[in-house]
This record gives sequence, C-alpha cells and structure tokens, in this order.
Amino acid sequence: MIRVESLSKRYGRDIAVDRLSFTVEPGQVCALLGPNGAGKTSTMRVLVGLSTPSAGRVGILGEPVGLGAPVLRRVGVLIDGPAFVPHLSGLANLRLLWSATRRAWPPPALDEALALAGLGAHLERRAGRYSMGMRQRLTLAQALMRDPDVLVLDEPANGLDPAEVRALREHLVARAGRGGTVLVSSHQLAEVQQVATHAVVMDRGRLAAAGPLGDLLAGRSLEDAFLAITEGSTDAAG
Ligand SMILES: Nc1ncnc2c1ncn2[C@@H]1O[C@H](COP(=O)(O)OP(=O)(O)OP(=O)(O)O)[C@@H](O)[C@H]1O
Repeated sequence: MIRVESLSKRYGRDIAVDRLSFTVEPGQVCALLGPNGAGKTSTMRVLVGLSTPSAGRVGILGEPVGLGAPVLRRVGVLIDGPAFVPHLSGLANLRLLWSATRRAWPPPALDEALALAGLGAHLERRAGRYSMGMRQRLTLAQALMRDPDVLVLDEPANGLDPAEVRALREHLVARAGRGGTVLVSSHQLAEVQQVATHAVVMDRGRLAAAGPLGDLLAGRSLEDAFLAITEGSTDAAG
C-alpha cells in the first residue's frame, strides 16, 4: 500500500505539493490526476525516494521511503525514465539496471515485461538510437520486469500506440487483481476511466478530490468530473 501523509514539497519559495494526504490500498489502481503543474510528478518523485519531502511523510508497504530504501526493491517506477547508457543495447541496459539488485538475471517477470514493452528486435539496438516512444517502452520494461508489488507510473502511456496502451491497461488491471498496488498519473482521462478503481485529483499542489472512481464520477464522464472538480477548486481559491 501507498501512504502519503500531509506531504509538502517546496522548490525554493514555490510550493509544488501542499499538505497532500491520500492512500492507495492493494488491489487498487489509483489515478493521480491534475492540470499541468498540479504537483503530480513532484508527489511521485518523493514517493519513490527520488526527492525529499519538505514536510510530511510517505510510506510504501508500511515502510518509510528514502533514497535507496529497501522497500523500493518491491516498487516498479516509471518517472522521467532512467538515464540509459547510449552505446549499450536496450537489453544490456536492462541487465545493467537489474544488476543493482544483486539478484541473478533474468528478473522474474522479464518475459512479460518485454512482451508489454513490445520492443522486439529493437532490444538489440543501441539505446542511444531509440525514439522517444522506444525509450518509454524500455523504461516500462525496467519498471515491470521485477514483478513489483507496487507500481508508480508517471504518464506511462506516452509514446505507446493504441494496442500497447490496451495491453498496458490490461496488465495494470491484472496486477491489481493479484493484490498489487498501482498509482498512475495521466492526462488521458478516457483511458484512465477504463483502468482506475480510485482517483486522487490535485490542483495547484493541493488535494481537490479523492475516492473510488464511481463516487467521483457520480454518473459523469471522468472528463466532466475532472473539469468540475478542478474548476471548483479554482473558484474556491480565487
Ligand atoms: N525541480 C524543480 N525545480 C523547481 N520547480 C519545480 C521543479 N519540479 C517541478 N517544479 C514546479 O512544481 C510545480 C509542480 O510540478 P509537477 O511537475 O510536479 O506537476 P505535474 O502535475 O506533474 O505537471 P504535468 O502534468 O505538467 O506533468 C510546477 O509549478 C513546476 O514548475
């Protein structure tokens, strides 16, 4: 499970995340939504130990998170993407990233991850020559290959074609069905509506709404609900 407790993140004087709290339980696919600059990526970076909170706490599977925290071995992460070594092939990059875990190659879910990433023969090509979409797929493969209990994915569908987006969606639903915990950010609301069980909506760093998707939708499309929620918080703030 994922727990965010009164999290704030400042960059200098700017507050990107403002006393944000939410939880994601095993079995849930939670969409992290919000307009550009709402603080989604900042939240996710703290959640996986890539940046430190200015205030508040985050925990995964009941353990505190920080850079190199042991619990992060059980977390698949797609945020910005790791820096791949350009002269190594895609597959060699995955081996290199896996070597940090000190566990024997191959990772437990390598085949499934590669099938979803759909890189095929490109895996043997140098990563430095990958298109943006291919880099995104390689990042997805590294997130999934460890068969993580928790997934934190920042806009994972970017650069994927429709068939791959569907395969990813099915994968996330299946993973949650096996007791996994999934937090995924996206601007593609129609897509999100098909996969999320829950949603957290942020606006200018703050929590604007959270709960089971059905409660948030209240019979509306996610797009209509999202616009109503974020417009409402703008009114309240201004
Ligand atoms: N490293 C940084 N230094 C300074 N300001 C930052 C940094 N990272 C993010 N910000 C600022 O923090 C705020 C939140 O940004 P963040 O990337 O978390 O939002 P987001 O919801 O992920 O946006 P998007 O949907 O555009 O990806 C923005 O105002 C952004 O400019």
